[in-house]
Amino acid sequence: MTGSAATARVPQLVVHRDAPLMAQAAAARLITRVVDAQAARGAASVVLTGGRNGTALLAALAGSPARDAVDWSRLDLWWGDERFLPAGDPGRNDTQARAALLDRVGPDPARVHPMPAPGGGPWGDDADAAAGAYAAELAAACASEEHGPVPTFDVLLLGVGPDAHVASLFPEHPGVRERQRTVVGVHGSPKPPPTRISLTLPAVRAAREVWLLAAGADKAKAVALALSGAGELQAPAAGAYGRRRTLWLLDRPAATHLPPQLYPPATA
Ligand SMILES: O=C1O[C@H](COP(=O)(O)O)[C@@H](O)[C@H](O)[C@H]1O
Repeated sequence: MTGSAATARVPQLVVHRDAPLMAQAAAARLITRVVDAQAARGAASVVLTGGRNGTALLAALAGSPARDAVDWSRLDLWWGDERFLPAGDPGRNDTQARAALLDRVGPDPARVHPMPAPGGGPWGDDADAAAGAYAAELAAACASEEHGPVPTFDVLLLGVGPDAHVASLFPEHPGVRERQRTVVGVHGSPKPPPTRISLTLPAVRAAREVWLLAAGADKAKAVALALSGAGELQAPAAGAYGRRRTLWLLDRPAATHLPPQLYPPATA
């Protein structure tokens, strides 16, 4: 591993006063990052997450006057995981993202890549086959200069669950052990619904920047566990890092169990 790759794995922490401020600040940060990527490379790519914090970020972005700085027609949107529910189901992560943001900013539909829904293609109701179809879509989107099998996403967002899960990779579940495939079907998820689709940790680690979001006292133990040296089987969030940067965006309640040496001294 190169020195810069090792540095990128070291988590950077930002602790905000509360969850609403965290969502606003993360939205502002994401706008800047996307605008910079579009200026540098012509287009940007972001992987969205479901969950409370990810959806709050998207709602804050939709309400930001700076949202029009983004060229929404030059943004590729992917998902880190999905609940394997019918298209349009309110429990799906993409349905929630559309309601919070996408329906208000009009991205290029050809650049919006929702994960498959049951009955929506040749995979039928088979979540494993649907995961394979999404892996193929990701591979097809890799630019020639990339090594694949997934694009080098500019920013990959992950909500951290109270059990330290990220995407739909749950502690000690088969998905978190996957090293070959980029997308897996998840069966028997401890959090409903039981059937899901998820990027794997190797796919997550292809991103330039991985941002982990955790707000609320119910996340405090998970945050402390993941940032205190736990293994990724026990705390999948510990295995989520980017090629260039790994950023943890927290609110104060979520940071309360952090060891003092990790808690940044000057936070707002
Ligand atoms: O089910 C899921 O949960 C996690 C975390 O959600 P939260 O509401 O506890 O913040 C989320 O990141 C994931 O995308 C989603 O499918």
